[in-house]
Order: sequence, then structure tokens, then C-alpha cells
Amino acid sequence: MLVTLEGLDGSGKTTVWERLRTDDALPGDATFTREPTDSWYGEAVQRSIDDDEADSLAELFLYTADHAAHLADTVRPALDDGRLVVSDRYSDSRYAYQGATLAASDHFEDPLDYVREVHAPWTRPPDLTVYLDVDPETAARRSGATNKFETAEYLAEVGENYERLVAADPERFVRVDATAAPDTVYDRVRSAILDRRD
Ligand SMILES: Nc1ncnc2c1ncn2[C@@H]1O[C@H](COP(=O)(O)OP(=O)(O)OP(=O)(O)O)[C@@H](O)[C@H]1O
Ligand SMILES: Cc1cn([C@H]2C[C@H](O)[C@@H](COP(=O)(O)O)O2)c(=O)[nH]c1=O
Repeated sequence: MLVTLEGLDGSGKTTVWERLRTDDALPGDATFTREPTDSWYGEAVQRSIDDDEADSLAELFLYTADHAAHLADTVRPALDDGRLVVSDRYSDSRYAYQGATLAASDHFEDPLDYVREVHAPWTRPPDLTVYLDVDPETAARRSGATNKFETAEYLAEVGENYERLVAADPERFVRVDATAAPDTVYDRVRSAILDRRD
């Protein structure tokens, strides 16, 4: 089963993901992974994140290359072995973030749809996506505005894209209020995963 954690910067994904790693209720052979990865593809993505002038379309394809390698090297092999995979960010991050970034160009009528179409023939959709729901102002404050994506204005657009994704696929998504206390958020995410495994 492939579980992904999604949400705005600062929504608490990594906090939850780190805690899940040591949770005895999950199988000991579960694979914990993330995007951007720490491969050389992920390093290329990181360079792009740190470059305020990076071309938005080039950036989409860097993230997409990282996703393709992540699928081939980590996600598909683990799923083929019957393991639980928990990924901190995955394809929905591309749909939501690059869908927002590309909106500034006039190449695409519907940038989010375009990014989905680029992935559709070859990606492996998650079985469950936990959406950590937080308002853009809290997200920007918590994330500390350390990169170009972490402004409340941009994150508001990203949040609207996530809402579209949730509305289009309500069976896959479980929404968790990420403004709740960390223990409460964690318990809800954990329950969502354990319930879906049954
Ligand atoms: N439920 C919560 N309530 C208050 N603060 C939280 C909560 N969850 C996480 N935080 C804090 O918010 C900050 C960001 O958390 P975290 O790194 O887990 O978010 P993230 O979604 O992984 O962010 P990013 O996408 O930017 O990597 C951290 O300082 C963390 O301690
Ligand atoms: C996978 C992915 C990520 N992003 C953005 C979101 C964040 O601002 C950075 C790095 O992610 P992290 O969780 O803070 O490590 O990259 C993106 O725009 N598109 C993506 O596909």
C-alpha cells in the first residue's frame, strides 16, 4: 500500500512522518521515503528551489525526473515486495505547487491539469493520501519562509489546487486539521493509515 503525506509547507508532514517511522503499529519492513529525494535528481531539484530565477517549466521537469527515478528505484520495488510505503510528498505536490507556479505563464489553459497529464501514463497513484490542512498564513509562519515557495500568497494558490485535487478524488484523500495539537494530528494520521490497511 502506498501512503502519501501532502500539504502546504509547514503543515507538519515531516513531523508526522518521522514519528510514524518508530510506530510499532506499522510493519517493521515499511519503506519511509520522500520527495524531493536525496538522489542527484533531488539535488538538482534543490538547486532549482534555491534559485529565485529558475524557469518554472524547467523546474516542473526536474521535479518530474526526480519522481520517475523515485518510482523506479524505491517505490515500485517496495510495493512489488508487498511492503507499506509512506512518502513525505509525492505527485500531488507537483500538481498543486507547479500547477500554481505555471499559472503565471500563458502557455497553459489549466496548468494543474497539464501537470497531471504529464504524469498520468506512467506514475503510480497513492492508495491513501493524508492531506494536512492548514491555512496559508500558519503554513508560511511555521515554515519560516526559507524558500521562494513559502509565502502566504503563493501558498494560498497551492492550497486552492490541493482543494481541487481532494474534490476530484475524495476516496483517496483523508483530510486532517493540521492546526490541531501535534499529538492530535499524529493520532488522526495514524488512524487513517491503520483503518485503510484493514
Ligand atoms: N500540529 C502542529 N502544531 C504546531 N506546530 C507544528 C505542528 N506540526 C508541526 N509543527 C511545527 O511546524 C514546523 C514545520 O513542521 P514540519 O517540518 O513537520 O512541516 P512540513 O510540512 O514537513 O514542512 P515542509 O514542507 O516545509 O518541509 C516545525 O517547527 C514543527 O515543529
Ligand atoms: C515534491 C515537490 C516539492 N515542492 C516544493 C515544496 C517545498 O517548498 C519544497 C521542498 O519540499 P520540502 O517538503 O520542504 O522538503 O519543494 C514542489 O514545488 N513540487 C514538488 O513536486
